[in-house]
Amino acid sequence: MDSDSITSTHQQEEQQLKLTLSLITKFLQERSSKERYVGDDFTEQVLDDMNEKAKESLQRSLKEPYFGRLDFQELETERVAPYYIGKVGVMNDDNKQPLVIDWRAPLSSMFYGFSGEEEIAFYEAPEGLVEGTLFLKRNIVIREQQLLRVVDSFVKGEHNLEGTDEFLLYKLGERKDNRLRDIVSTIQMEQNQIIRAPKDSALVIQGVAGSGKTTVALHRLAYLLYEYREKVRPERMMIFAPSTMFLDYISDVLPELGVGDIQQSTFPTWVLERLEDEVKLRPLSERYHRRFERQEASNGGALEKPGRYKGSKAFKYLITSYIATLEKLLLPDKEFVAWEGKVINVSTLRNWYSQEYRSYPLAQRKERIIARMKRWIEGELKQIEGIQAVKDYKKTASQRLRTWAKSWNSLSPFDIYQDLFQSTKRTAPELMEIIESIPAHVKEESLATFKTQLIDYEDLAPLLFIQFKLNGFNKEDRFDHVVIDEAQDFSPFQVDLLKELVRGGSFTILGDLAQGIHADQGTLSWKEFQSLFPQTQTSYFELKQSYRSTLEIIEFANHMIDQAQLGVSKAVPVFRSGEPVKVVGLKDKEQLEFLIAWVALMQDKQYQSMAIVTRTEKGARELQQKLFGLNVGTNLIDAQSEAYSGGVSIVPIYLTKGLEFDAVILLNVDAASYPANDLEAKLLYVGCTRALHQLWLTHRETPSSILGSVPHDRYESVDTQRILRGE
Ligand SMILES: Nc1ncnc2c1ncn2[C@@H]1O[C@H](COP(=O)(O)OP(=O)(O)OP(=O)(O)O)[C@@H](O)[C@H]1O
Repeated sequence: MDSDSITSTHQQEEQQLKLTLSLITKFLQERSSKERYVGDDFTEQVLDDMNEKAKESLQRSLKEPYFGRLDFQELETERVAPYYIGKVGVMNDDNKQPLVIDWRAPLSSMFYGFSGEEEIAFYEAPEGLVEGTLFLKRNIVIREQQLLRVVDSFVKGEHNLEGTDEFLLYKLGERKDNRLRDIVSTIQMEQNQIIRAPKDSALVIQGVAGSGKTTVALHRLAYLLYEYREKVRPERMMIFAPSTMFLDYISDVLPELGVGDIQQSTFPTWVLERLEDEVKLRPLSERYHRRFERQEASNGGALEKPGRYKGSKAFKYLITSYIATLEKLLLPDKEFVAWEGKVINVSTLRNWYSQEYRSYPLAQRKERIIARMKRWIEGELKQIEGIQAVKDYKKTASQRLRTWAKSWNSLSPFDIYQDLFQSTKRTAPELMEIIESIPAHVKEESLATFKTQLIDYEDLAPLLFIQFKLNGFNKEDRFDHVVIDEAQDFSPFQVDLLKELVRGGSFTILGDLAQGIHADQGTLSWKEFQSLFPQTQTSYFELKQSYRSTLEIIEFANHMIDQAQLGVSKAVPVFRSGEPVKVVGLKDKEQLEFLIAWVALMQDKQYQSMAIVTRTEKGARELQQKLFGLNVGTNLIDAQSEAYSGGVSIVPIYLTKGLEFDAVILLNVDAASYPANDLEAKLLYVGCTRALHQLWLTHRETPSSILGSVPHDRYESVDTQRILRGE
């Protein structure tokens, strides 16, 4: 395009924007001038509600009404019509035609799915396939009602337009504050496929670091709510995320997409709520300390840990058969004698238990039987004469009923769970057989933990499973859709348990095996999850392109996991080149001065979010104190953190997962802190891939051999003194 046509395109779009804004303002005024309805008429109430929602949408679209334009001519029609695409659809109240089309609408799918190579463009409308010719695909940047940029990514008849890439790079080059943002204007084709995949299937997505997994999952929720508005409700959708702080970090995206009320939790919080605080979970910081900071943590052996056994589907089967056996033994083999001559015999009780109340979960079955026995006693008492006699018989019967009820085994999930790991003289031989098949080391470690009145993360799913077996599900535990983020840390047991609660097996399960730093609990292969669903109801996607980091950072980070056998593709960077990765030899005594200079240097470059990454939480805490003493304010991220505030964060490496920062510095990447093994390699990979624009690593005398394996042309060695001098 020559400069004249660029100017005229810009002017045309400016005029269009002016027109759109004036229309939206007019519609908003008209709707706002309507009095709110306060009466009892249902139809009027619905109309009022619709008016309020329309006002809300108009208000939202006023700032940035659209971000894209498609010029499309439907087959067998004359007119090439321009369609403007925005985060919110806007109806022209005057002519009842769409003024702006919602990004989730069928027509908008061409904006994301049309590559430019197809002769015929099409989209799937509710009435059927609509085909035609696409003439123009345009990206439009509007901020606070001002037109900033117009980039054409496709113009029919022109070749080699690189507008899509140019626009994506422009978006990726932006500085990040403390929140994840929506990507509606630059959703890529492979991401679009996931977002718009049909509802009733379990999508399993392996995506490299920075491929947009979290972002895509959130957009998918917004899409499902739009496309299946009759079938799904936001409050019946759930996002499981790795931490409360991560939920805070992503908390702006759904409101930006106009979606509210979706449930969000971590798996432990959600389970503990359901167990009504019957048990106490080992504190996260202790768990992380054991896993990532004690020397033995790095020495392998993760695969033999109880967590892997307890997360397996085999363990779920074992519990199922334990409970089924328990069910047969649970009813006391005793008749009930209310008083002399008044007896409910064993066969009647057995009939109630195994036939009439068979469909009730165990604990409810017990309650029903006892309630029925009470009613029976009341009935029998009616045959007794004399007030005192009735009182005496009643007292005797109640006492005997209490004793009879006590002879049931405990129906507390935790009691049953503990019994699973130990047999006593009283344990029935049928149960003993099941208990014996559990590996001895699992029993030993579990009992040692339970002795301290705690449970571990891997005990959560089994405990909740037992709870469900005993008490059934509550209505509010049913979901229309569940998202599991960082799913590589989930076990097959966890997913299989959730499956029972999710209508139509509708899941979005996403993660990255290369970031699987919880090897003692998570999955090692996505097939483990897929095999939980019927073949026709699950699909697998791979996202290989990484959008977060520069080319240099991704190429460097990929070397970290060179040695690990992960069976997944490496990240492919978008061609966004930045500064080389920097490696700095740094003595302990220089560290504070260096970090102060580094922060100043990054601030000079206008970076908004920075992370100083330590190997341990203790290291992070001590460093924060020292910097504080030198008047350098930083935010500590530890296992308890609930909010992410941006700025300069100090964070142990294993807690950086899921987050991103403009600039990252990993401290002390030397042999002592990061010995050569898969866990350390994955930790370094996670740490490196958090950086958008700048990645720095420091080491003391001997760098970690994981770092040593990176070819020298992949990074720049930095002279410490230069940075200290502020150069
Ligand atoms: N299509 C896109 N357009 C613009 N930015 C994108 C796109 N896809 C992803 N991004 C950006 O890339 C970054 C990484 O996204 P996100 O955190 O969702 O990735 P992820 O795969 O969950 O990462 P990780 O596994 O490393 O935590 C975010 O800043 C996101 O906005």
